[in-house]
Amino acid sequence: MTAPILRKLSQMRALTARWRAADERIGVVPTMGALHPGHLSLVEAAKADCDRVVVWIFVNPKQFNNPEDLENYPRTEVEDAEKLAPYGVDAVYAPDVDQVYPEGFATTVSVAGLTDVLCGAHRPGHFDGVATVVSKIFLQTGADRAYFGEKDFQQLQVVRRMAGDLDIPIEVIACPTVREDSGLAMSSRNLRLSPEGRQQAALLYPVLRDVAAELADGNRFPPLAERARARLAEAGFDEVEYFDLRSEDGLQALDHPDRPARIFVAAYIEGVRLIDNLAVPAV
Ligand SMILES: Nc1ncnc2c1ncn2[C@@H]1O[C@H](COP(=O)(O)OP(=O)(O)OP(=O)(O)O)[C@@H](O)[C@H]1O
Ligand SMILES: CC(C)(CO)[C@@H](O)C(=O)[O-]
Ligand code: BAL
Repeated sequence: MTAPILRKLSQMRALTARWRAADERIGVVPTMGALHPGHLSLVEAAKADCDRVVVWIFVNPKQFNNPEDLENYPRTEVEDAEKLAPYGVDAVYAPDVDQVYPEGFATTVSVAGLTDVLCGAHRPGHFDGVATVVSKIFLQTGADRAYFGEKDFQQLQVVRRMAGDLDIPIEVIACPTVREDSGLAMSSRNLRLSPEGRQQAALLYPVLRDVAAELADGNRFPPLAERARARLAEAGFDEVEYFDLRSEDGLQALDHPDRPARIFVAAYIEGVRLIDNLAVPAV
């Protein structure tokens, strides 16, 4: 059965109040739509441990630093509702813009430090837009748990910090990255790649894995990163924006994984910006 699509905050609040009165646990899955199996894995995780599940769909204008990216972002609401039907979610909340940003809206939520690096350094204002809208998602839905993908690992850390700092009583749950058979991390932006571009893009994951294996053998990161960048350029990537080794906790730059760490990459192919990351155990 397709879940009702709510457009108004008052509708969302009425449902939350009813569920709270019945002492039900509420889970929210924040998305910008164009749903794929990566998103659906978050829905499954939410269904497994919550009594009620809300899927949030909103292409948040405040987090796009590039107007072209916002304009080209895929919008597929009818298909999204069909994809969600088998999961039996309790509501799809796809608010009208004025329900999120009413006239005169003047507040920005900004997380310092964690947002200075990686995507934060290359997408000015992006994480302010994310932190602002996610604080609204948490407060509007009143959820007990929120589900985020590790594909956007920095976002996950930023959102955790924001919820903790603002005493929002919600548990942020991390879910593993879902990949195509080729290893390519599923992403709504993959829809903008040609079949050849998609094939080329699939190199990101083996490159991450190879570098992780070399780190496990005790090699230092900087020369490995240089070779990885060259491999990606040769394979047809237009630009490698960053290729970094950073601690999982605090996202500090590392030369070798002396604590739990991740390799992070952002690269452009056919003008589409893709990101990925891979955990590397401490050695
Ligand atoms: N492949 C994936 N595996 C697991 N979670 C994912 C995956 N792709 C996206 N998510 C998660 O889904 C949530 C919504 O993400 P979003 O709507 O931005 O989708 P996206 O595919 O990441 O799109 P984009 O092209 O904007 O990166 C985020 O928590 C994100 O981390
Ligand atoms: C968390 C989010 C839905 C906020 O708009 C977005 O950044 C995303 O889709 O990852
Ligand atoms: N998946 C994170 C949302 C964005 O790229 O804007």
